Amino acid sequence: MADMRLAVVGAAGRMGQALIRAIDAVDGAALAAAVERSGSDALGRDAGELARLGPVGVAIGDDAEAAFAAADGVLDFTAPAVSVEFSRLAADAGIVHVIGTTGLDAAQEDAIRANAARAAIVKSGNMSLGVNLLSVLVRQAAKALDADWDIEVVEMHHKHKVDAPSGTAYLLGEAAAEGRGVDLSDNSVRVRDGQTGPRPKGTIGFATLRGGSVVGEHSVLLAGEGEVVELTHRALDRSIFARGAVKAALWARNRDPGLYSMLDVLGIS
Ligand SMILES: NC(=O)C1=CN([C@@H]2O[C@H](COP(=O)(O)OP(=O)(O)OC[C@H]3O[C@@H](n4cnc5c(N)ncnc54)[C@H](OP(=O)(O)O)[C@@H]3O)[C@@H](O)[C@H]2O)C=CC1
Ligand SMILES: O=C(O)C1=N[C@H](C(=O)O)C[C@H](O)C1
Repeated sequence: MADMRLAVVGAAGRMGQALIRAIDAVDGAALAAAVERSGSDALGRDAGELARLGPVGVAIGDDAEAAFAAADGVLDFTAPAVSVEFSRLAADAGIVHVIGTTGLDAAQEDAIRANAARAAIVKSGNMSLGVNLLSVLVRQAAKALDADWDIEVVEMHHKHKVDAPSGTAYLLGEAAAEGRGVDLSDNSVRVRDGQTGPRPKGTIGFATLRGGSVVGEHSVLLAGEGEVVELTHRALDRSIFARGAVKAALWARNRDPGLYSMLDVLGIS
């Protein structure tokens, strides 16, 4: 089979550059186009040079429709409203859309779900193997322990991150809620400040740290009487997310339309 032609949107971003390097390193994938927003300083630059690979002969442009017409799939780590618009364009073009963008609100999630009726979309708050394995372990631990065990999700990211809690923190919170058989939205505490009162039993708490260049660290703490179980993942390099995204695109090629997760891609449950 011919290489899968992939377009990278947000090509000049932290993840965009990691995606360009990952496509170069993976057999069966080829960079077809690289897209940035209109007005970006990166327009016209060679995508490989920007990603510190050396020239690859693909110039960064701002015409997403033309890029999608020349691609079999798009890798998208940009911003919530941008990913919603790209999911419409990718569905119009009938190509695979891999979405790593986090921080979407409920209406934006619904819009993407609607577009998944027309094309295969793989979406996850974290594309790494390690975090997806962690989510399975968290679900198991939450299932095994009763609501006397308090569950807290703690995350730390670099100072440039614009959304909180992280997409991964939600993914892990959802896994804990599923294991416990409750709905996360009715049972989460996302912020604490001032006279909070005692911790409400059965809730899943979130705590956010931001600083420096931390790629991404997540811990789920299950705190019982006299003991704490702690499950942790540390991302040491963005290549783990980029490799996962390329793997997701290759997996989704020729799949029926639908909204898929990284657990589907990795075949772990
Ligand atoms: N699911 C996962 O595994 C992971 C998810 N993420 C998520 O990915 C997203 C991006 O993260 P990161 O790479 O660090 O962020 P960056 O800000 O470094 O990159 C985002 C890029 O998208 C560009 N962009 C903005 N608007 C458009 C547009 N209309 N068309 C094309 N490009 C556009 C930005 O350009 P400009 O700066 O000029 O606005 C920027 O270059 C975040 O939501 C983050 O949480 C990150 C890592 C892993
Ligand atoms: O913004 C980031 O950098 C990351 N975002 C994702 C998230 O919100 O969980 C994944 C990863 O932790 C890095």
